[in-house]
Amino acid sequence: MNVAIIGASGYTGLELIKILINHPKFNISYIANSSGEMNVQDLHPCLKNVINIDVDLANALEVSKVADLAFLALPHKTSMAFAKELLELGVKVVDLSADYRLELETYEKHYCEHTDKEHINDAVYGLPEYFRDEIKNAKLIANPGCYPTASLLALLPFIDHIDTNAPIFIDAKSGVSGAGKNPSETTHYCQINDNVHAYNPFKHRHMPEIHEKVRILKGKDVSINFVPHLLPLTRGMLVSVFATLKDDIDVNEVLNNAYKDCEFIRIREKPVDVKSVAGTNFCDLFTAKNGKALFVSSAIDNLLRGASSQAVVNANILCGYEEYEGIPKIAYVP
Ligand SMILES: NC(=O)C1=CN([C@@H]2O[C@H](COP(=O)(O)OP(=O)(O)OC[C@H]3O[C@@H](n4cnc5c(N)ncnc54)[C@H](OP(=O)(O)O)[C@@H]3O)[C@@H](O)[C@H]2O)C=CC1
Ligand SMILES: CC(=O)N[C@@H](CCC(=O)OP(=O)(O)O)C(=O)O
Repeated sequence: MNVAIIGASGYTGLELIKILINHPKFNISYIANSSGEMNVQDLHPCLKNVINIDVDLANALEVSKVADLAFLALPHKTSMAFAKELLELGVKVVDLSADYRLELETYEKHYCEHTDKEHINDAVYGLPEYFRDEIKNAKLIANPGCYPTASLLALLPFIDHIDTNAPIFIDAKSGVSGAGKNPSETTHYCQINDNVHAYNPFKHRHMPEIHEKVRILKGKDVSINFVPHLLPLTRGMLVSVFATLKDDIDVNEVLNNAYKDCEFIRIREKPVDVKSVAGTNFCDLFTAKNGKALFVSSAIDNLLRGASSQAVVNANILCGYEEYEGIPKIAYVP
């Protein structure tokens, strides 16, 4: 199947190219950014002698002539303009931005006015472990945020066992590539190197995303207290969930039962780390309890399981291919 990548000059766009080059069923027929008129090897010198394809100025009509499915690795707001046009032209869309992840009211409260309201209800939230059946029949996938991916995979199995009158805390830490390729004051080397800090405590836009998906999947309106941090790492994400259990349960049994048939979840016996998942689509999970205090830890690669490899898994499911086809499993260790 011919596929397009729009936003190919960004960090997640590059990861999409790297995965799709080796994919047995998908063929990259179109790649684009906001300027075009160059070769992909000029855009990403690391791809010299690997792939030779022109980069176009993004144009939905041109995409529809050469591809059946498009990956949008674009900023929020820009994405919905392209998605709307592509869907009207009959092209299936896997969107890596937040534009179709949330219910309209929640989206407009935390982002901006939505300019493609007619397609919001067609979007399926692309967390395969929880929405696999819906993804199979979708034409528009809203790929989850990186923090919500790691947080939901850790939290959801325990929701029915958690005392929801007590606060749930999520302490999340991300590598700097999570902020995309454009540098800013917070991502400047001197600010990041040898340093660690929280940002947007209890105010980050991923907090409502986690809250909404827990409500939709588990029917519970729980209070999520989410605090992200930046780490001096290029890629990687570590999430720690702290909550209070209602009963004295076997926490490992809960986790193992929740994910027993899941190819890309690994339940570990020791606390998880980001290096063991770097370069892969795995989410590694670890849990422990102290009386009624619950700790669940998850590790993902923010650029892969948090974005591009999860997007390709979603495309695999949507196209009827095996979930694991072309998906990286070997971590960058050491
Ligand atoms: N980085 C991460 O870990 C994660 C990112 N995401 C989401 O994925 C999306 C992409 O993120 P990321 O790769 O980090 O972002 P980057 O900032 O690294 O890349 C953005 C890309 O969008 C392109 N672009 C911007 N405006 C336009 C336009 N008008 N027309 C065509 N192309 C345009 C840019 O092209 P140009 O070079 O020409 O400006 C660039 O290729 C975002 O929505 C982000 O929130 C989701 C989960 C994790
Ligand atoms: C480290 C860092 O800055 N991370 C980004 C989130 C990563 C991401 O891109 O998520 P979305 O897809 O929802 O935009 C942030 O905190 O906004």
